[in-house]
Amino acid sequence: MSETLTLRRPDDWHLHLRDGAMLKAVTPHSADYGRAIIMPNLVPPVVTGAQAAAYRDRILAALPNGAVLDPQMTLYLTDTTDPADVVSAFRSGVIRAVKLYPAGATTNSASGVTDVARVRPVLEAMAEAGVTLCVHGEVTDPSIDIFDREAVFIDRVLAPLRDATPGLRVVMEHVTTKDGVDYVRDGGEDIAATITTHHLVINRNAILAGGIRPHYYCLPVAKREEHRLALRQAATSGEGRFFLGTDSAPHPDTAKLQPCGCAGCFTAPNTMSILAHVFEQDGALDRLEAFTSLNGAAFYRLPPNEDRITMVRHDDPIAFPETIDVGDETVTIFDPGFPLHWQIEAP
Ligand SMILES: NC(=O)N[C@@H](CC(=O)O)C(=O)O
Ligand SMILES: [Zn+2]
Ligand SMILES: [Zn+2]
Repeated sequence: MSETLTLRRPDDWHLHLRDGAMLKAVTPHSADYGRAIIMPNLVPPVVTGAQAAAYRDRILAALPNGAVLDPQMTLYLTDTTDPADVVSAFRSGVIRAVKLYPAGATTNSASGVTDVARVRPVLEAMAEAGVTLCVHGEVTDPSIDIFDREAVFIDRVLAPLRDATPGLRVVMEHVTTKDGVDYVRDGGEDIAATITTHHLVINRNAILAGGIRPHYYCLPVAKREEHRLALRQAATSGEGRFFLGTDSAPHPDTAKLQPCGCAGCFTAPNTMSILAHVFEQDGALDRLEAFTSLNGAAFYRLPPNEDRITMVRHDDPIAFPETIDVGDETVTIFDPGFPLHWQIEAP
């Protein structure tokens, strides 16, 4: 008999679904999650409550019949965000969180915050109303080495921001360093971190293994092996401050395979299979549920999903396609570099 694992339905606390044809193609791959925090970095970005509500309707329309996904919307913080709009969108249930992108830090972040001082009134209103701030934690100073930008962000931006705004709840998105893990672990009740699928699997060498591997390029860029191991330890520890945010970030292959290719790994289709493998390897299958289905909900002060999924371990590796089609384009699915045996059992 095959081994099985039953766990509460997972949530994805950091997901890019894009818009238009891409939205239609990728959304079904996240349809079996209970909830997902939907990133607002569209072009143009989702900056008002009304835009978030309209985007949520487009997502719901892209879900297949029988899907359970309940999209949790976010607003893209800009220098001119209106605190009253944020609070009213939160209180009316339109949004779950607000996303801070330092201007220029990552894909579609040109309208991001240029100086935290400019958004101080919004942050204060958020702390007061209990709205979570999700943060892309990298400085954009070109003189800081790209591999140090997360650690420097903590010192220069995140710690002062939190000191100046007591009570603000913050999620350090896609944490990639031991420095980030340590900061979150010691940071008190109001901070947590998402960890992606791919950062548990690759270190920075994977991007340059025998040649340049654009599909392993994402931001924050993968770091040294010691950092990957710190992330593995945090994710598999069961500690409540760490939870799954896939950061599944689809781009057409034509945009990835360029002299200046864009950042992002598309992990929605095979994340649960990869995570089961990773947790099994680390002897932590009994803590997978905490990472995927309990800790994030608890941080967001939501009940965990009531229903369950079952994963089955097949003796023979299961096959995933290399790509999915999006109109005339393809999007490459993240290749973990090892065979996958765990699969979500069809309901
Ligand atoms: N992670 C990435 O490499 N890319 C994300 C943006 C982000 O989450 O920083 C994207 O939108 O493509
Ligand atoms: Zn980001
Ligand atoms: Zn992201």
